[in-house]
Amino acid sequence: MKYKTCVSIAEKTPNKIKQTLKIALKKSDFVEVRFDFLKIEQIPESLELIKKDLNRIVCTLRPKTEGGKFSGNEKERIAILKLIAEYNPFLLDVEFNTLKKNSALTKYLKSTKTKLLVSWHDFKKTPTSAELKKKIAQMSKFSNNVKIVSTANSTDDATRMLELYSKKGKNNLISFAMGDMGRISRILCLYLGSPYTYVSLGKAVAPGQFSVDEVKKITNLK
Ligand SMILES: O=C1C[C@@](O)(C(=O)O)C[C@@H](O)[C@@H]1O
Repeated sequence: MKYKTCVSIAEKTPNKIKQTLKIALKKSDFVEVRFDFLKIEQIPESLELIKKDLNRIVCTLRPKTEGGKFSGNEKERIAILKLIAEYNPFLLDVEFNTLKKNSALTKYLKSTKTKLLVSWHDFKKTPTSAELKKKIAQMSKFSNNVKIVSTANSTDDATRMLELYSKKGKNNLISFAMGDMGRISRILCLYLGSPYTYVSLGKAVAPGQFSVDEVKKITNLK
């Protein structure tokens, strides 16, 4: 069994993205490009620069309300999400809250057959099991690719995120917890069926992220 990784890239210029992407693709199965770290006007150029690799790229344009850096307004963000969709990436990460609010976007992404990763994050805590299960049921109405990420304040929080794999049904579920207490779940999720785990090239993009080298060392243990 090969356990897969996805390196998160959060660069501030199109050329830096291209350079870092080259290194990341050599080390990792997939790469997540965080377009929200760029200025809006740099995004079209970045897409052109990396288009041949988009079949291994998860594209993310996270708004500030979900812990991201996107500086434009929501109308601009939706327009850029649609532009990214035109490139038909491996996955387009769109927040559950965005899809819920914006049925026109949801319809559009369905009509273009965009491969969606519906995501939800809690940067403070881990909800109860009942709340998490309800959330997944609602999220899976938008896509089979479901990512639910919480913040662990205890080992039990991390365990609750991992328990979700036993009821994942036909979903491709990515469920783990951020933070120091959640680190173990970033590894264990792979053994429970997560299609990949998010890693860095050395500098963590989110609390508790391991580097790609650290994760490879662990998953190569026999
Ligand atoms: O949703 C996630 C997971 C993540 O927050 C992490 O904790 O590794 C990193 C983000 O870039 C990505 O979009």
